[in-house]
Amino acid sequence: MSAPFVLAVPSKGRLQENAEGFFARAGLTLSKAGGARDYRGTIAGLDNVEIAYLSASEIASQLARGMAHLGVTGEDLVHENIADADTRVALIERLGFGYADVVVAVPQAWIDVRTMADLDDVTTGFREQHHRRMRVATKFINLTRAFFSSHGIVDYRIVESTGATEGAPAAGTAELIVDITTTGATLAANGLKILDDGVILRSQANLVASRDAEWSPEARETARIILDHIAARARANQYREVRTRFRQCDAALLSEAHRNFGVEAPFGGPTSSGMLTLHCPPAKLYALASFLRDHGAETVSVVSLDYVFDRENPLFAKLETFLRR
Ligand SMILES: Nc1ncnc2c1ncn2[C@@H]1O[C@H](COP(=O)(O)OP(=O)(O)OP(=O)(O)O)[C@@H](O)[C@H]1O
Ligand SMILES: O=P(O)(O)OC[C@H]1O[C@H](OP(=O)(O)OP(=O)(O)O)[C@H](O)[C@@H]1O
Ligand SMILES: [Mg+2]
Repeated sequence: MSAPFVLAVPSKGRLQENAEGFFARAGLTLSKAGGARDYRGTIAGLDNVEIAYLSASEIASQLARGMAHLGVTGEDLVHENIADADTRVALIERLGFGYADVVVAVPQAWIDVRTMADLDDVTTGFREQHHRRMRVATKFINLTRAFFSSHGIVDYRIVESTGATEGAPAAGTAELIVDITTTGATLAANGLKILDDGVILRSQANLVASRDAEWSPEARETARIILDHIAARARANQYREVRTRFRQCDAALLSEAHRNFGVEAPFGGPTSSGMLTLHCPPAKLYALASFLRDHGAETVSVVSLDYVFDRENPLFAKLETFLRR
């Protein structure tokens, strides 16, 4: 038997629950053979797939080393943990959860420090006055170095912090921090503020592919099937299905609906009896229903879609392009 296809899925932390829900909605049923404490799992119907349950940061490292083919992890961890991320891994799809910003935050009491340029000034002043460099507490060492250097800041030193980073300034172990924030509650509770141009990265969970995994023909076929499920679900989420009987509908009206509401006619214009099926972005449904009735439709019904399988699979196409580069 050929080596298994490895799909890495967060086993704990912020991304775990959402990742499970994401695969379930795509029609991929993940199960842990040995119960909740098992760190290996399977996907129903896909025999050669092994699920590796890992922490989000471990997933980034495994993808970098080619030990998983596909994985779910945060963009922040991809950029922090993978040198040369753009060539080692491909971000195949943003997943719409796990939103978090990596930010530079300083004590609110520093009223004159609002921007990275201000920070540059105070770090230099601090070094001259105290004969030591300002300390930045963070676990995002690589992101911090790159961002500070892009702002020409050199008079600082990193103090590695693996937890409760926001507490470092009050505890006196650092002057400022670089950390992740979603609601801002933890920063506020610790009397810290984000610099105006201090957002290093806006991150969310991504489906990530590894270049160095063993991409055998079987592995590619497995990826195609997994990505087909995910693409069908993603496409279904973007639209609602609108049905009406509407004999007078012609190409001009359809293209007006397309221009005004982003409507697609996946099965072409009306049938001989006038039945018409459209896909419409959720936000434009009422406008479309009004438009159709104004032009002669009597009744317009709307339903949610579970999957829309297209011949084209944009996610697999992205993977293939990346592996060819
Ligand atoms: N409010 C948030 N705080 C921290 N991370 C978040 C938040 N929202 C989303 N995330 C995402 O979740 C990722 C993993 O976060 P989390 O700290 O929950 O994982 P973990 O299981 O503790 O991993 P590790 O043990 O490697 O730290 C983050 O890197 C980020 O991409
Ligand atoms: O902006 P907020 O919404 O307040 O969220 C930010 C906080 O959440 C994360 O910690 P988490 O709770 O994941 O704990 P951890 O540090 O143990 O991972 C992160 O490290 C911040 O401390
Ligand atoms: Mg954590």
